[in-house]
Order: sequence, then structure tokens, then C-alpha cells
Amino acid sequence: MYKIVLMRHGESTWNLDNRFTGWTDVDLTEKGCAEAAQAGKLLREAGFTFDLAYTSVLKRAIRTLWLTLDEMDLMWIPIQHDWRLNERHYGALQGMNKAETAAQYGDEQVLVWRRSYDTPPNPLSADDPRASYQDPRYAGLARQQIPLTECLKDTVERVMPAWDDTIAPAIRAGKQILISAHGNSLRALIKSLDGISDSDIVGLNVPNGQPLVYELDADLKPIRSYYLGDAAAIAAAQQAVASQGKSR
Ligand SMILES: O=C(O)[C@@H](CO)OP(=O)(O)O
Repeated sequence: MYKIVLMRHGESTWNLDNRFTGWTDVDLTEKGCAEAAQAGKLLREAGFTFDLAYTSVLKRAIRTLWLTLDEMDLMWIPIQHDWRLNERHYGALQGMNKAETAAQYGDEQVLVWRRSYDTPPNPLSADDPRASYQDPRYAGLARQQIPLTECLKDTVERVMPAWDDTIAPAIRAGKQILISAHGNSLRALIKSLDGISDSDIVGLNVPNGQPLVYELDADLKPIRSYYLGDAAAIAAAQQAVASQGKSR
């Protein structure tokens, strides 16, 4: 049996402001830093150790990983940064307040934009300063690989090649792996690992900074998965994420 840990970054400044974030590179709040350290403490106390970590190229996930590894005295392990683990690109919604958007367009429409499998928000225009074409961290990518918007289906289509090409082979080679990523890039991975339907994935929300353990069989199919932290607190945090897109 293999065991891996998935973790969404701690609270970010735009989580606190309740803004659609996507590929915007915002940092953690103080609370987010504390959540990341607490995750490291939980993992250490539960006897976990890692010899390889994966994260995105966005600092909220990277800093979460650093703080978690620091708490575990594991800052020395190799870290692979992969743009394919980035948050789902939120298109023209990036920067907008979720509750205000719901007040303007309705809760139902915002739920479709946030959680439907195959409906992307409107794209950024290619000359929008928020587009990532000039960002050096994406310099190695072809222009068509850099999104202007994404639905979860698009995110699945970039996350799963990262899993298949790099993460799964490392797991099979016996590496103990921690993945620090984002709400929707993790929803994409969880959907694929657990075979969740396009309609059921709408109800899945990933809380900030909570280690999610997956036990996998020899074919890397999940045997079981569970959050390490307090179950009631995690359920409340998941409900809070779901409610962020409501007008009130
Ligand atoms: O704004 C975002 O990029 C994501 C994660 O914070 O939000 P949501 O939960 O609305 O998909």
C-alpha cells in the first residue's frame, strides 16, 4: 500500500477578502501561515515523513509547503514546482468579490462558475494585463498552454498529466510524497482518483491547510482517504468554502 498527502494552501489574502483568485499570485495571511505550521505539527505527530514534495508555481501553495516542512524539520527534501498544479484559472472573475458577484449575477450562476464541471467563466482578453503570457514562470510554455479561463474539466486535463508523468511514477518508486496545491487543482485530482461524477463534484469543497491522506493500492487506486484534523472543524471549514459564493 502507498500513502500520499494532499493539502490545500492555508488562508490567502484573497481568501480573506473573498475574491476569485485563480492564477493571481497572492500570499498567505497570518492565519494561513499558522494553518500551514499546524498541518506540519499534525503530520509530525501522526508519524508522517516525506522524501519528495510537489507544489504549484504560486506562492500561497509554496509558502504553505515551506511552513509545513519547516515544522516537520524536512526543509531539505526536494521540491518540484509544476505549473500544472496551479489553481484553476478563473478568467475574468479573477479579482472580483464572490459575494458581490453573487449579488449581481445570482447565487445559481456563481455556483455554475465555481463548481460546474464544464462551464468556464468568461476569459480574460489576451491583452489583459492579468494574462500570464509575459510572466517568466511560464516562459517555457507554448502560448496555447497558458489559459485565459478554465473550467474544472480543463484543470483535470492539465493536472492529470502531471500525476501520470511525474507524481505516479515517484509514488511507484517508493517515494513518500506531499502535494501542496489549491482548492480546484486538488478537486481535479480527487475527482480523477476517486472517480467522482461530473455532477457530484459540484458538492466537493477542500478546506485550507488540512492534510488529506490517501491510501492507494498497487494500481494507485484509493483504498481510503481521510483528513488528519478534527472532523467537525473540517466539515465546518468545507461548508464555509461552499458558502463563499453566496450573496449573503
Ligand atoms: O478563488 C479561487 O481561486 C478558488 C480557491 O480559493 O475559489 P473557489 O473556492 O471559489 O473555487
